[in-house]
Amino acid sequence: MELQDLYTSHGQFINGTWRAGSESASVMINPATEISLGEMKPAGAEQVTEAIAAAYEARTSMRALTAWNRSALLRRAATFINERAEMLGHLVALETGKPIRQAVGEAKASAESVDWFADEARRVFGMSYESRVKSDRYLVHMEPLGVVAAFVPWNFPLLLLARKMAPALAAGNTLVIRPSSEAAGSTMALIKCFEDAGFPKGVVNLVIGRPAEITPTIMNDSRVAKVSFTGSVPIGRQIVEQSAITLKRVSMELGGHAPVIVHSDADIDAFAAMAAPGKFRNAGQVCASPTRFYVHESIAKEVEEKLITATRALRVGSPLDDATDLGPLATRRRRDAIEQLVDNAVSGGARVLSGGMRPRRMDRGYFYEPTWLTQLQPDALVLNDEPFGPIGTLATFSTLDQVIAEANRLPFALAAYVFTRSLTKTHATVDRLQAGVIGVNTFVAATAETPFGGSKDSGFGREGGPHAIRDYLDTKFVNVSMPTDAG
Ligand SMILES: NC(=O)C1=CN([C@@H]2O[C@H](COP(=O)(O)OP(=O)(O)OC[C@H]3O[C@@H](n4cnc5c(N)ncnc54)[C@H](O)[C@@H]3O)[C@@H](O)[C@H]2O)C=CC1
Ligand SMILES: O=Cc1ccc(S(=O)(=O)O)cc1
Repeated sequence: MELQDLYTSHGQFINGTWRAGSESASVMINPATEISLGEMKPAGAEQVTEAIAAAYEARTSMRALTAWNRSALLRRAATFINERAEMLGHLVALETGKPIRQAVGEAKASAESVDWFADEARRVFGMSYESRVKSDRYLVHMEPLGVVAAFVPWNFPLLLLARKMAPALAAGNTLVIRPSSEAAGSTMALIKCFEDAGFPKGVVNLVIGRPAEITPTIMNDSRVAKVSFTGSVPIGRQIVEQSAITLKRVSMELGGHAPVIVHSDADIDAFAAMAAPGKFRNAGQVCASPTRFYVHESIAKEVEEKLITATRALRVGSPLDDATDLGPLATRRRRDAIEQLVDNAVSGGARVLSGGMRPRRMDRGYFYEPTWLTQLQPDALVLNDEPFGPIGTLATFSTLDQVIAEANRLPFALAAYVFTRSLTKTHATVDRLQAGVIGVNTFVAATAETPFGGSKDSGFGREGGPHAIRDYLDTKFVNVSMPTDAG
């Protein structure tokens, strides 16, 4: 089906049926061309309530499945995602501007995550305790929570959705999903993989539309037991506040502003080769993106030169071109926000080492050059607000105490990175860094099998790995007390 037709006739997947939303249509924009990809009708509050009701009813079908059944269904979904990775990646590239190689990689990583949780579904363990009374047995059962609402952003519309769906379904929950409208087509194509895998109707529901129609309806409904949100800190705060009304469980995967500490003994060539693509992956629109680079003063000049050379080698271009490293920003508001951050820094005296402008040869699309800034004032916005775009900042440090204080200064604590050849320096640094995820000599921050998430304003809860499924389970203690003469 053409993307345009998918938008017009689909958009909502409620109780096993695809249909259009009930609200007036919005235009979907291709961020690389600023041309319409089609029009889509968003969901209204009534459709959201229908989706919640379907998910609530479907708890019964889900309960009828064994852990092995759930595992098999997830495995089939993972297989479909893998088989359709090129198509899924193509949709992500069109809708969000992510370069196609990265977008197909995202689809494959999503398949991996679902596949990993297919195994995990069979490893939901309870416990049995030695009881304090001879005739009693203390049993602890782990049970699904029920209906889970998943709010997913546009920057990794497949992977971040897969990381919520897979553990939620592995644990036996049902879902109401609200993705970002910007990535509606990609999200629908991913949901289709779960439909085709054969999950019972009503287990997976998708509502695409405006937050004002969807979020309050979900948050006020006591049938929704849990909400898992990925997005900005301000919206995360709102959702946590709203969760109090019906006392929902909450997982929050919010923003970051990751420090990168480059010690004096780091392998400078290896660092520069990793840092340019690492910083500008998905044009910097990654919550774990390395953003604040602190380089030991003894190697600062060499690092700066090599970093700028590696950055100049990156290709800015069409997301559909295999050779592209940086596509456009996903939305006009993101590009405008990046321009404001750079203007603010420069007006405070910052020096632009590379980029700092829209590419001259592109007259359409939300493109922005990969940008390095240095000599920033401490109050520059880019050093304090999550940049979420193609900007890296460079500063020097002389002592570990100084750089740790700077790294931990912000309210975020999601990712951090350290570059050194010394195990002593590694331990001395990682022990003091406030971050949920730390990469040492690497920018790989997340895999299917490891826990990902933050603390402080970056949120709570973990996605990936065995920790993730616990966030979707409830604990039930059963004391089985049998009369001593029971047969
Ligand atoms: N942690 C992450 O992976 C992400 C973080 N962000 C942060 O958000 C900032 C701005 O992104 P924007 O999309 O322009 O802004 P935003 O704050 O309006 O939206 C962020 C995400 O939350 C969703 N959202 C907004 N209001 C919502 C609500 N009431 N209920 C449920 N979902 C809601 C949006 O659809 C989007 O996916 C970025 O600079 C970045 O700091 C954005 C996307 C992903
Ligand atoms: O935005 C959050 C985010 C996106 C991608 C990844 S990774 O590709 O698994 O590194 C991690 C976090």
